[in-house]
Amino acid sequence: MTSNIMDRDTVSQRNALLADGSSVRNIEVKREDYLDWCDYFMSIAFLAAKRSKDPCTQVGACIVNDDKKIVGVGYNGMPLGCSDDEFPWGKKDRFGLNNKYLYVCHAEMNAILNKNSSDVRNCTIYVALFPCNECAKIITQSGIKEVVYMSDKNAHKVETIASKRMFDAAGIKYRQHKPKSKQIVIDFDEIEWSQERTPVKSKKNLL
Ligand SMILES: Nc1ccn([C@H]2C[C@H](O)[C@@H](COP(=O)(O)O)O2)c(=O)n1
Repeated sequence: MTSNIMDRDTVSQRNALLADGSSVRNIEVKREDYLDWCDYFMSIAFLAAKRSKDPCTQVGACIVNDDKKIVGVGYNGMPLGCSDDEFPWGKKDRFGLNNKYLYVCHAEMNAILNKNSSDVRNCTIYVALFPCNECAKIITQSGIKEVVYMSDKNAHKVETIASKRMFDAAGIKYRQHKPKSKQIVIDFDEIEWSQERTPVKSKKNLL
């Protein structure tokens, strides 16, 4: 019996693995290897981080509204007009003026200030590192309702504990993002690939 409705066998034959390790995609059915929304927004945050000149830690943030529209992106960097060739990137001068911490604008702050909407009320911010207390204040004041973070490596620091205290008091939810895969590879050659065939080298790729 023929039918237009996809049966289970068809669905299970979306991808066929070939002997050489490459795979063939069934281009008659919906793709399954696409980014879900959370991975997508977190990836945007990580991509933005790549713009940071910080020699130690590149952080990115992406703000998303209820319609899943991106309304702000930012990364850690020197303030406007403060040349990142002239201002210090080191942190050894703990009590002096030559310390990046005195100058660097954090990713979250930049994402909020870069907003392309009138405000970021009820938005979600995706950020690579849990926000410090200074950014937590700005996030709270801006009306953001949720923080999705990747790493909480500074959880033991007073700044992070203070952030969580403020978020808890203000009813701002926070949760750690668990990506579907450990890596996302952007391959600029991919657009040249044939429609069905995924080359062997892409076995490493997670998308
Ligand atoms: N949530 C965060 C945490 C940190 N940053 C920035 C601030 C610095 O540029 C850098 C941290 O430097 P490190 O102490 O690792 O040398 O990351 C941020 O933008 N957002």
